[in-house]
Amino acid sequence: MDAAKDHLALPGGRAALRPQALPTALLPFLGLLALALLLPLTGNEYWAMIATRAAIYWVLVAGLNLIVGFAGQLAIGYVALLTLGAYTTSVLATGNVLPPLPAFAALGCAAVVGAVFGVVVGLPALRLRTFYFAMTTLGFATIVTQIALAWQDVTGGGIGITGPQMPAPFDTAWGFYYFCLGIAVLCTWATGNIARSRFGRALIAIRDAEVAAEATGISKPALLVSVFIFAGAMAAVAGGLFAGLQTYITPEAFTFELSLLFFIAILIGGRGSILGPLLGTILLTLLPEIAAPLAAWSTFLYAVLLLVIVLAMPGGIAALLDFASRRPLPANRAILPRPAALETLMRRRPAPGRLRLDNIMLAFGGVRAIDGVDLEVAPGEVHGLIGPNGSGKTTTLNVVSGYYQPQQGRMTLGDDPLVSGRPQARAAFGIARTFQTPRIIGEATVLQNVMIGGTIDGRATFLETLLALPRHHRDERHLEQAARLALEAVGLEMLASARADRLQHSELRFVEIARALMLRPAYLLLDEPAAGLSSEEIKRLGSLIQAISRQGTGVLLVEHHADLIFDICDHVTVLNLGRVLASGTPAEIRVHKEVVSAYLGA
Ligand SMILES: Nc1ncnc2c1ncn2[C@@H]1O[C@H](COP(=O)(O)OP(=O)(O)OP(=O)(O)O)[C@@H](O)[C@H]1O
Repeated sequence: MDAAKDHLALPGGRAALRPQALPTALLPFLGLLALALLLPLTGNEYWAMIATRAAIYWVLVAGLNLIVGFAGQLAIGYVALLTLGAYTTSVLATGNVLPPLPAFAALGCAAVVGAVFGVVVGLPALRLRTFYFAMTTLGFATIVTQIALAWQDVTGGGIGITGPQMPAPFDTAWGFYYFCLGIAVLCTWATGNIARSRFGRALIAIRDAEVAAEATGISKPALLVSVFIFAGAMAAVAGGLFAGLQTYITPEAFTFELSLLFFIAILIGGRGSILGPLLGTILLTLLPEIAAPLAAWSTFLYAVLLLVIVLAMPGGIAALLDFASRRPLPANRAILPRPAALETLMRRRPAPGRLRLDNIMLAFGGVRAIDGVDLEVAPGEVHGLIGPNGSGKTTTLNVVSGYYQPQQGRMTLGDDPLVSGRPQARAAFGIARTFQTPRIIGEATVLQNVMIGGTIDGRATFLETLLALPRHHRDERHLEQAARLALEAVGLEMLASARADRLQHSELRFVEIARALMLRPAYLLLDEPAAGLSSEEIKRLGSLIQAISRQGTGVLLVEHHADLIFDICDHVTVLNLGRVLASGTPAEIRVHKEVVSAYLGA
């Protein structure tokens, strides 16, 4: 019953009630699967081996893609986890240490070991900048290979060890191929579920707009650890399968070139895509076979390929296949907010009490950016924060939203103290914000950008999402409906499916407000939202801000457009050189002598 109601609520009325057609995005995957299923008809076991290798590589790349392509973390040395999985499976299956385990049990153990080491390898990403993290993954790859060489009793050292023997019917070339293909299909499905969920969008937000991600309550450590566990387990399973395919493994089988292959498959495939890296993996597995005489040049070929991609098609295969983004957008479009949608979207939150700053001081070196600021915003109030350039307005917003830690003073929301230095904890208090320069994910659609704002409202866990359990579908349905309402409220619903990097600057400002509204904020902090807007757009922005405040949301508005401030604010605080110069109603501030001489002018 609920699902039927949800369908009725979607724009499109009757059409939305028809049975859903197969999403076009699935067609290339089904085409590839059909080809893969038909491959045994060739009867050529050499091709069985190549296709099995491609499937195994994809099992690793599918997980790694979430780390590199989605989260933007440079994990170059992922061959380490392939090595670890290959040796764990082989050692357990041959019984070098314990009584021999069946191949499937050994693979399962490898997955657990891979999950643990996936986190160990990944942990530096939570602290180190990208290139240093890349170096640590490479270092880990070297360590694993050296241990495999040195620990002769267990791994066979340089002589090697036999890979696991698969039971019937997977003990033939084609049987093993189908087994690997099955796991590859499962991985594609599972990573696809993550990609189309709040977790996938949060990963891209961490990559492209980390500060905005924090402001919406996304916890980078928790999210990355979940992904490292999944990708590590998948890479180790790929390692076990790799050992099965090779039948015999030595440390030399796990080269740096292999690590490069995984990494470059994702880059040529395109960031934030699944189809692109899948095609990239197939291409790079086939390349040495097609160009066999060039096998010795493979590192060189990869480097050339990488250069060509970076220079000629930075979006990779995915961008080439993204036909929807090339369709023209309506030329004479206008932003027409419809505040009526706010009523449904904002369903009142419990009244949070006043937002208070008492005697806040923050200095950068010798510069006192704010110096003993007192400020109080009431629920439902539009509070203007104005002052000359460098007077401390943005610093005040950054203190309220948790980015800066004041050296002195106290902040409270109602009776709760607001602890500094944890910006991702502000969303749970219902504090949302926009930025002086819009922090938007250009490669995602407008709708996805807005849905990111509601990430903390989702209830499904990472595992539930991976397996597409019902709570995941419920989350997605609710988030999409809320995001469409938020877009309608700010007047951008017609651009929902457009890529955000195709929008005009003024539209991006409204997208940021829509994203902030997804939190149904108790307090909304707006940093110069009218900058770059036409006078007509500023009027519409003003009405929108007032409509938001009528829902009970307190708005702290930093702005240089004095007309907007005096038109819509209930209260105005003026900063000068980091101190409060004046505070009062717009009428009082307009005629305040010091304010006029320091800021407003004659
Ligand atoms: N991260 C920082 N490091 C050092 N100094 C800073 C930093 N952020 C702000 N400041 C300094 O603090 C003071 C207040 O800056 P802030 O950006 O808060 O002013 P503002 O009122 O928002 O200015 P504008 O209207 O130009 O945005 C300025 O002197 C600025 O140079």
